[in-house]
Amino acid sequence: MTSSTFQSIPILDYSLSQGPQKPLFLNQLRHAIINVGFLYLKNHSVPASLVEEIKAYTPKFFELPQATKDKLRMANSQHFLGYSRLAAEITKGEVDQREQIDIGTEFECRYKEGDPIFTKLWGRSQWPDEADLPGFRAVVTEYFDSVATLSYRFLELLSESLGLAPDALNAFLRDPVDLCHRGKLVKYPAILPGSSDQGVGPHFDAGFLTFLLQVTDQPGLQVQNHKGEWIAASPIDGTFVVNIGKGLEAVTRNVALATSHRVLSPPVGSGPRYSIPFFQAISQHVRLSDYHLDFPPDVIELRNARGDTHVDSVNYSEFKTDYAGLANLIGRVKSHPDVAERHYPELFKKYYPNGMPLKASAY
Ligand SMILES: O=C(O)CCC(=O)C(=O)O
Ligand SMILES: [Fe+2]
Repeated sequence: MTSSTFQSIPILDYSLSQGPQKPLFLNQLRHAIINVGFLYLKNHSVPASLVEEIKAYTPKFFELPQATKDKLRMANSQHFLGYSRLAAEITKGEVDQREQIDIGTEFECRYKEGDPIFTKLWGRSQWPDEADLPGFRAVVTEYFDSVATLSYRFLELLSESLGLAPDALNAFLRDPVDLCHRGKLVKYPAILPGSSDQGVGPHFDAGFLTFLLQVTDQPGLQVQNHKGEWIAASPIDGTFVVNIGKGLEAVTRNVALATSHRVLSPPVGSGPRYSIPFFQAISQHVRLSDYHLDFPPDVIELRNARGDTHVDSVNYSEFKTDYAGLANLIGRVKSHPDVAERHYPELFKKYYPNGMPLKASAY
């Protein structure tokens, strides 16, 4: 079968989903979910003032003294939450030229001896002292909570667009005590002469839905179409870029498409690019293979008409058989070997049998 592919990322107007034009919105959403795996969302429910506030804090966080940021280093945290210096992270075996702080939504870790190891993954975030960056914690918390609320509503629209009941996917996020979403503030500095341009290498996101706020107007985010070509997803003011993660792809038996993407660093001599992704998680104790969603025949036909995709990315095949929590943890181990070595030595040995990769030793 010849597969069609996309050359641009569709723009959806969230306000249509609230009124008489909802059927049009659902049609556009269905196309984006099945054929692209990415979309821009405008007129969404997160207040513009809150977006402006978190945008303003983003460079301020990275301007903190290096020692202040290092106090929050991710290696302190068995939850993989905290600060990563430039070039501390690996994607597809190569070092990413980005600096970031990973922050989870409010969560108390209940792991105890004998529990599955993945239940250690979620817990409290590390925050800068209030005096170092007054108001940061409150704004970031409010922002991620607001995006989480939008993400729940959006998941219901997505279900409807695929011919399911609006609450058909809620079971995967059913238990608030088993759910910690993750977001991060990211800085991509301009390429240093002679250095790599890998802001973040080609990858899939792990969970259900990602909502990305592009803080600055530098291009750099690219999405891989079914032929393997890289399509720009440059910033559009007032929008989120929304994309599908491997968890949602697995549970929908490939109806919803997780699409590979990457970020190229800003060109030599330009300013940094900042972004804020929010990753909607799935309950850790869900095993996706335990569920079977019944899609109407027209949706299955659309999926089949899409044909094969040829992309270049690491994957999350563990979702097919294991608990969602384990698939998630393995993804984190692969990305942050220094954290894994300290807190998950067995998994570290499994995924890094030759020890710490030299390239990741910067931190
Ligand atoms: O910074 C971006 O634009 C994308 C980041 C991303 O894809 C990720 O962190 O998963
Ligand atoms: Fe991503």
